[in-house]
Amino acid sequence: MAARPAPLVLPAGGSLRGRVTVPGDKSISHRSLLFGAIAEGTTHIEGLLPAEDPLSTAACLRAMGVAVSAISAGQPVTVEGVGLDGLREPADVLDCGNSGTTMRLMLGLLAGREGRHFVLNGDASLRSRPMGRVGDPLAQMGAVIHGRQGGNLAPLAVQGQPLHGSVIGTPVASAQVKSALLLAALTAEGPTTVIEPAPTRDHSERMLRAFGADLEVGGDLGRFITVRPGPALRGQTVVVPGDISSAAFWLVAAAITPGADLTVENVGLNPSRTGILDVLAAMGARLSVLHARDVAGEPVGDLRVQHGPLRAFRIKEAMIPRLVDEIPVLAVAACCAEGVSRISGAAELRVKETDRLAVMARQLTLMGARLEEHADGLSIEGPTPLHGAEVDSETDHRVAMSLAVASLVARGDTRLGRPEAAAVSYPGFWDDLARLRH
Ligand SMILES: O=C(O)C1=C[C@@H](OP(=O)(O)O)[C@@H](O)[C@H](O)C1
Ligand SMILES: C=C(OP(=O)(O)O)C(=O)O
Repeated sequence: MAARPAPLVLPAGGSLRGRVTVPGDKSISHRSLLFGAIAEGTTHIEGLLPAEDPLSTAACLRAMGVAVSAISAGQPVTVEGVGLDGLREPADVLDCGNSGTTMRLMLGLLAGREGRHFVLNGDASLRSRPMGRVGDPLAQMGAVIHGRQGGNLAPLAVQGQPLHGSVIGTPVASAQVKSALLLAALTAEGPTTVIEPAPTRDHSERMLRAFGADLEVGGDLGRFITVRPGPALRGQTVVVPGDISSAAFWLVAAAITPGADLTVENVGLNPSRTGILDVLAAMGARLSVLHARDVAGEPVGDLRVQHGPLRAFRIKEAMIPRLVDEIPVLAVAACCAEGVSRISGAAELRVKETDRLAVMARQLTLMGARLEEHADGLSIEGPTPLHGAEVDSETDHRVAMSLAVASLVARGDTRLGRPEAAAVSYPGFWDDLARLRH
């Protein structure tokens, strides 16, 4: 058996200063590739995230005959659309890697491709994540999807079928489930209405509209979305803003590290994603939004954060969709805040790349954190001095980067196993960390 690579040593001490531009938003990157693929004409994407997850989406699309240009940092990407029904049956399994968004949105995209057969697979983490939340509502539209555990676990086989429109209440507040249904609805017979139990990120709705889909958003906080099939999508120019979920590591790092002063540039500030800013404000963090502007249908701004005293926070279920991926790094922030921070209604974190409640509890405890794990959240006591330890990402990108943030305030060096997981969403993270440390 190959020896595991040596852990990354994260030295204690120092502070953070300067400016950083985080890579493109992962959610918007996936969607720009997918919608570009089924549009007519060419889609030009600026700022696409050149990380493992969007690369998985691009590879799946190429395997179905879509020409996607090479993806590398700083280079615009073009997608030659094949039209709403132009995807070819792939000759091999579609590999979704570590990406839940890829697999769930692909299910919606492929379920209605009549007469074509698709098999979707992924890595060990993805093969353990629930897919029935997409497959069950799609079955209501006529989809046929088979897999382990009654179609809940990949590998999944999709036998393309004619789909019919339906009114569907999604079983969980999930933008991935919603987006899969909207994709399926584009080629279904008759209109489809998707009703969410709580509002989730709305990048699909914004982008589908821009591509020319017939889409109506209504109800309290935009929770009802109706798609009428018919109009062809038209290739667009998409400008992808920086990912607030990647910016979150710098925001927390600067808020907790003595002497820190960081500006994160060009961050997407879609209100369905900015829960982390509300929590940092409630903690009393020194945070300001600069140059707020609109870029290609999404709000964008620069964020400046300086170190200062922090208070404990409370996060309840209703807030979770607006900061679902930021909970691991907020758990680190809680260790540095005065009082007991409580996170509840967050059971969704148990079905991410890892069980993020259990993994963060386990790893932060190794660094001296005082916390309790609950079925649906965490209670974390602060301020608690953290100390360096031998920790592990457990293969989860957000855990890797959150532990790196914790190492900044730890006494003594931290040794992090499997740091390479960061490349799933933020390939330049370790270089940016080295550059910003002083
Ligand atoms: O739609 C998306 O792009 C995403 C939605 C969220 O997942 P859920 O839909 O499972 O909440 C989020 O955690 C994930 O990182 C990306
Ligand atoms: C949960 C995440 O992504 P996905 O579901 O696409 O794997 C994430 O990026 O934190």
